[in-house]
Amino acid sequence: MPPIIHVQNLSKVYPVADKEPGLVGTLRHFFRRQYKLIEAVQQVSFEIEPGAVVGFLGANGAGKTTTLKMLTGLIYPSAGTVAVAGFVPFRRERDFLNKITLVMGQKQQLIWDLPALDSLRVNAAVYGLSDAEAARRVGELAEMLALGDKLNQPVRKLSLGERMKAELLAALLHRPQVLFLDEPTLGLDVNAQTAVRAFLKEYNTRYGATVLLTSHYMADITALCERVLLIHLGKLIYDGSLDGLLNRFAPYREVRAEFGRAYSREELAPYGEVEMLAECEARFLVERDELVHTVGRMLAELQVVDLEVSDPPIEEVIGKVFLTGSVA
Ligand SMILES: Nc1ncnc2c1ncn2[C@@H]1O[C@H](COP(=O)(O)OP(=O)(O)OP(=O)(O)O)[C@@H](O)[C@H]1O
Repeated sequence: MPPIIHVQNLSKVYPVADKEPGLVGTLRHFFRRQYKLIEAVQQVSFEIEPGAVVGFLGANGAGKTTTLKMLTGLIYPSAGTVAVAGFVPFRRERDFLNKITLVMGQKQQLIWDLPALDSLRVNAAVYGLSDAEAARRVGELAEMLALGDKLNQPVRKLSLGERMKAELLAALLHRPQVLFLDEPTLGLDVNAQTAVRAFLKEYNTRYGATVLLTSHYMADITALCERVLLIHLGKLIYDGSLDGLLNRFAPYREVRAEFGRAYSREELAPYGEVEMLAECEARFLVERDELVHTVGRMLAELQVVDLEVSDPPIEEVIGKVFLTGSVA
């Protein structure tokens, strides 16, 4: 199947005002404006197959949102080409808009004082859905999102998690084929994050939708994405499997253990790199390959009361990539 998203040598340069500090600088800037150019996205190329769920990772300011805006046609590229579902996004053709959606975790489209259902009626009209079809889709999505009767309440009375679910429903009412999601779980509690994740997975399976998603939560990425794109200072520096990224840049896992008695750093050192030790609690970094063996030894040789294994935070993994440099 041909790729549904095709990006080649995509670049975006923003001119930003360049003002010297102080009053003199302000005056000088007032009479003769100077601009410097920020290369927010530089020569980025990738393709995405229909139905794939791809994670888009990068530190703050790396260029993720700028790329998503170019893919959805909100801004023009400075150079390069983009095609999404066979369309050139910045032409914003009706048929293109019917095929895509953009959800930004920190922006909302639902009207605050009205029940979500009223806003959904407007969306249905914009996309030319009949009342019966709109009602069917709202019912189906509300069930998938376990929204119950929440759509009848003014949006301001909903919890953050419920609001995000209602936002997703609104963004998906026209049944887009390509979903661009910018931090869809931002600020949600763990339960709501899990629910949104499960929903996205279900939506992807049920409709074969393609998803490109940014998130700072590692759990979103591990639950949903087999492939990740990593962008750093505007450049794409990794495109491959999540496992590949983690094995390469985080070949260790974090083990948190609580003990029945206090151990010294020296006593714990043979089990891994001790990151933190406080009274009867410790955090270790353990090589991935050694994990099962090491945890087995800890349980056998130490007085373990509680034990938890987790992946290191994604920011840490990405941070390591930056230190290591380009890996394309
Ligand atoms: N409208 C704009 N005008 C000027 N510079 C901008 C504009 N939008 C973004 N930038 C700059 O472009 C760079 C990339 O920003 P972008 O928002 O794409 O990053 P991001 O990866 O989405 O970051 P975050 O995770 O913080 O949302 C940053 O240096 C940012 O300051």
